[in-house]
Amino acid sequence: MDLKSNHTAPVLADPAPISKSRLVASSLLPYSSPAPVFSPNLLLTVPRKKTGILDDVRASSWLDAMKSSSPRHTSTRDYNHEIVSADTDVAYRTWMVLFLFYFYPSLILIQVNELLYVLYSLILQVKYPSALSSFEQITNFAKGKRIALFLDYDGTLSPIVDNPDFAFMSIDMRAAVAKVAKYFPTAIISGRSRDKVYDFVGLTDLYYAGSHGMDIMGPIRESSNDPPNCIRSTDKQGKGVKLFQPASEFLPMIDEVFNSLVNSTKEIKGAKVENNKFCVSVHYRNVDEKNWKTVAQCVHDVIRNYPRLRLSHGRKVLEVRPVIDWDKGKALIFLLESLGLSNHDDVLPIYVGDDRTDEDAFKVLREGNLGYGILVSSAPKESNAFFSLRDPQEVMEFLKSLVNWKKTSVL
Ligand SMILES: O=P(O)(O)OC[C@H]1O[C@H](O[C@H]2O[C@H](CO)[C@@H](O)[C@H](O)[C@H]2O)[C@H](O)[C@@H](O)[C@@H]1O
Repeated sequence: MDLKSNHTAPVLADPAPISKSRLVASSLLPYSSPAPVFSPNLLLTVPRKKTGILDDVRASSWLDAMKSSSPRHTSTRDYNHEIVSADTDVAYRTWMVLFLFYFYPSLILIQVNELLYVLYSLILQVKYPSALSSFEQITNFAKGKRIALFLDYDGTLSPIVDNPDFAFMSIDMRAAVAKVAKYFPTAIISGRSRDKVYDFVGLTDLYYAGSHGMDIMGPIRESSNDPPNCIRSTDKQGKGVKLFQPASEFLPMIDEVFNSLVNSTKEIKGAKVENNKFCVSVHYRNVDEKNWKTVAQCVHDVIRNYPRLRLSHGRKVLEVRPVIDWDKGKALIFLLESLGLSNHDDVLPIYVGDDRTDEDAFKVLREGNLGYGILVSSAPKESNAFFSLRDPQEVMEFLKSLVNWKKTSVL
């Protein structure tokens, strides 16, 4: 892949709504050459109206997005608690609902939400089959191929918790990631700063991309066709690495915005502003819902003065990031190239993630027929992924299964 060629028109907006027609998963993806997805000129020159901070966007429409990305508690199930417990068993729940309806028809009304949840879960399973139950299908397709693994952090390797500073991964998960990385090239691509996600994961045999892919530390490959602003550096162990920070010129601006946001949200109980180096996260998970509008207003008031910054929505978090043509999908392609794994028919990239920003990577894999996206979710979502896993526990099982398959398979 020619990293220097300019094949794509710079387009930047929050991910486009996903067309339902694209949600029909093909049984197996044929591998074809990836379409080049990034241009050397990452800075977008799109007018302010197209940058994500649309002139007509007011805090109220942000509020809608904040609510839609954070479903309310509506019935016996705590929708507000995004990680639905692992014991949710669709068949069992369906049976329970039918049983209750049969004997207690009056329960129909109060059980409607429950029934909807069951239906949605079934739809989720149909649209994005479990990567565990489809494991054989995945490994059949992977036979004779080199798997490259890309893992999101929050909500994928660690459970979602109230305090972002305490989003630790379990010892078992760390062991599973360490093991899988022995058999397959593995990278973490996170919205966190690279240093922070490295501290959480604490493993050296991986590659790390922080700030939603805007801070990549990857392997050096002599023959690679790197963008000009890609530099040589050393990692914490003193090993030579390649460092790519396409938004480096935004550092002072991000620091300034971080300080302004800390200041403007300091009176909002529960609000937390996190500096992720090339982006800033404003968390409202612990803010009373009646004050979400105030959070949105504060963020809006600060970033309206920065036309080169835009906003995206995550899991009860507003993410402020530079307007550049770079995202987790581009980071994935960059890492494949750095690993010498791009443009090869015998490579199968697998990306596991739970968040909207992971959709950029799922999309790159789906549209380029490159590999599999696996959505981590137990609640219904529109996605460009092919498969799903319900929670980090299932992610761990999947990683362990990959290791066992690799150990036992005769290739
Ligand atoms: O790309 P990721 O690794 O998934 O990072 C995305 C954001 O994750 C973190 O926030 C989320 O997880 C927190 C801890 O569980 C949770 O409290 C928060 O509500 C979630 O939005 C992280 O703190 C952000 O900086 C990342 O951008």
